[in-house]
Amino acid sequence: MSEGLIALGIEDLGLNLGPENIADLDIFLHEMGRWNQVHNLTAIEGESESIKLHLIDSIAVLPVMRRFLEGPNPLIADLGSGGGLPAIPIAILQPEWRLTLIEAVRKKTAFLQHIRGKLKLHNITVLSERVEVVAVQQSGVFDAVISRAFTNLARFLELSLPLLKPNGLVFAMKSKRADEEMQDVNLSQWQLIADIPLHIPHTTVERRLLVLSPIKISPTLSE
Ligand SMILES: C[S@@+](CC[C@H](N)C(=O)[O-])C[C@H]1O[C@@H](n2cnc3c(N)ncnc32)[C@H](O)[C@@H]1O
Repeated sequence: MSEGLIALGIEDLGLNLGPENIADLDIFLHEMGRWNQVHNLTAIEGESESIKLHLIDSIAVLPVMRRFLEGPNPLIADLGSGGGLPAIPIAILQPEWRLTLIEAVRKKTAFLQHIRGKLKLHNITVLSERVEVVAVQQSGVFDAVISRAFTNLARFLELSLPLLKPNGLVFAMKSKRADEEMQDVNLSQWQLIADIPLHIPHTTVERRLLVLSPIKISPTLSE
């Protein structure tokens, strides 16, 4: 299957992938296809080409994340991980980053735990919880939050805020509807740091990665 990923242009993303990386991504795809048949894990339908494109979509964000994340071992939450996109491919390619996958549906987290064991991904933690619950339990601990196909931008930001450290970053994977969704964002609370078009090899799909950060509210002098 590696030839398939290579043919789809995975090497054009400029990530310098080694053969072990591609082999692990292949295992992930293979297991997702296998579990999907039995457990109906994702809405991604049978065609393996389409599953591969979803994977490439997920790792196209990496060069931007590398540019913005400081520190050697950032802690990143993936909200509504589903079958593991984008967190699993990111965890495979960035073993020094720590990822927490938050997913409410148990059969999906069972799959994520299976992948964790199969690929020995010691840098991921899988939480079978609603994001709203984790936000209370793990408030202010994450360097960054990411999601793909989770919810609209304003709701994603609302759910991310309690999870983030004060200087934390939100990476929002969006398509051309991003401008529309930005109109609902409270710009007194959030700063748009970057809006970066992503190139998905051999496709014309439009993808953008928005990078946002909460605006610090400075303490006001008491009157
Ligand atoms: C459309 S799927 C996207 C899955 C994956 N991110 C992807 O790109 O393939 C959205 C996922 O978010 C999960 N989800 C929705 N609301 C949630 C919440 N409040 N807390 C945790 N998971 C949630 C759903 O169970 C579902 O698996």
